[in-house]
Amino acid sequence: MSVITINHVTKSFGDVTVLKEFTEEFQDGEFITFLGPSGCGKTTMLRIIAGFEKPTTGEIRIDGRVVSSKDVFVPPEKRGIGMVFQSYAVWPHMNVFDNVAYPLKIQKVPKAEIKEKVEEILEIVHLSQYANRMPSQLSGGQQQRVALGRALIGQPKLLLLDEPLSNLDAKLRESMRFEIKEIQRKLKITVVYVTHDQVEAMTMSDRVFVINRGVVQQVGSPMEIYRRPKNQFIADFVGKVNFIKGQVNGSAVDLKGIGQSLAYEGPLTGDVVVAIRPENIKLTKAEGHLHGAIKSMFYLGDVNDCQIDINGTQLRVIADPHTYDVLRTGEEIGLEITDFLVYEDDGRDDHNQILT
Ligand SMILES: Nc1ncnc2c1ncn2[C@@H]1O[C@H](COP(=O)(O)OP(=O)(O)OP(=O)(O)O)[C@@H](O)[C@H]1O
Repeated sequence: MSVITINHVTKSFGDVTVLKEFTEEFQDGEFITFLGPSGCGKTTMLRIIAGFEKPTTGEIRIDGRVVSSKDVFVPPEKRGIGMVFQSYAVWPHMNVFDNVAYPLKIQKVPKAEIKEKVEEILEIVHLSQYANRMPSQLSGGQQQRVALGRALIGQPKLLLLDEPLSNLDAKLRESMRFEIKEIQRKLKITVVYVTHDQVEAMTMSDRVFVINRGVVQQVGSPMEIYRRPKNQFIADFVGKVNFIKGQVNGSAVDLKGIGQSLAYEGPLTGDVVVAIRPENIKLTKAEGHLHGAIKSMFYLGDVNDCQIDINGTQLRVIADPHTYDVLRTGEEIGLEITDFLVYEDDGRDDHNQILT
């Protein structure tokens, strides 16, 4: 079992605080993802859990044992963790078998036992037939599986993964996502995964921690994060979204510049921002709906990705791919908004630009 307890962890480099008051407990066997833009502090948090970095203040426990605090510091190799980084970090002069066996060799585990364990792990990471290959004879995905095998060989209770798929091409990334998830289920280990890729976070995680500027913005299941993002930053960072300025009038919110009101029962009043996911706008030829002109359409195979112009306001709409066959650019089309969220207007128009 492996329960990770993080108590009030703050990390500063000089005057710059890159993590603020991180407090959380990860349960045994959970798949946790830290998701956020470059520089938000997610790698720093992972390195603190691993023991490559000391927190400025706060405490880390693994299975109840303090591994990092004001007075205690347990080095990474004594924390029972496996770790995989973005760069494959496999030894180029060792074949696959020796790369995976390396941690056991330095622990002086008997040869027969090493052989048995390595064979077992190679089976799990689907590399059994590559045991004698050198890393230069492997694809990027295979090399990353060697790194994964080496991280798993010591039977860690906790696996830490820092953007392990970002050097792989799109197709390989997709299949590796399933493989990592499968391995985690099979071995029942706790995983903490760092990524800036929302699809990775959505497909693998039990809980996603959305981090921005060193602060956890929201914690939830992928579905909660996607459907009920707590603020505009999250709505924008996780998935695609149209933001439209609005004003609450009684039990409706008026979309400014668009001439449409939506029924609204929420707590906000006055100026607001309405967030609408592109898949929550339906294109319709029926009468009585909001109208706009099709500015552009992109046929992407599984969807028709459209821009609709309504009196100078552009809305992105993700429509059924078959609509591409029957609609024409420039044509007038009806729009039906099926779901939306309302946020306080914080006066910012650059939510997808927030970096550090
Ligand atoms: N050793 C260090 N000394 C000074 N500043 C650092 C150090 N390590 C990280 N930082 C700073 O801390 C902030 C958070 O870095 P961190 O690597 O945790 O971000 P990240 O979210 O993982 O980003 P990325 O995805 O780009 O790796 C950044 O502004 C970074 O420049």
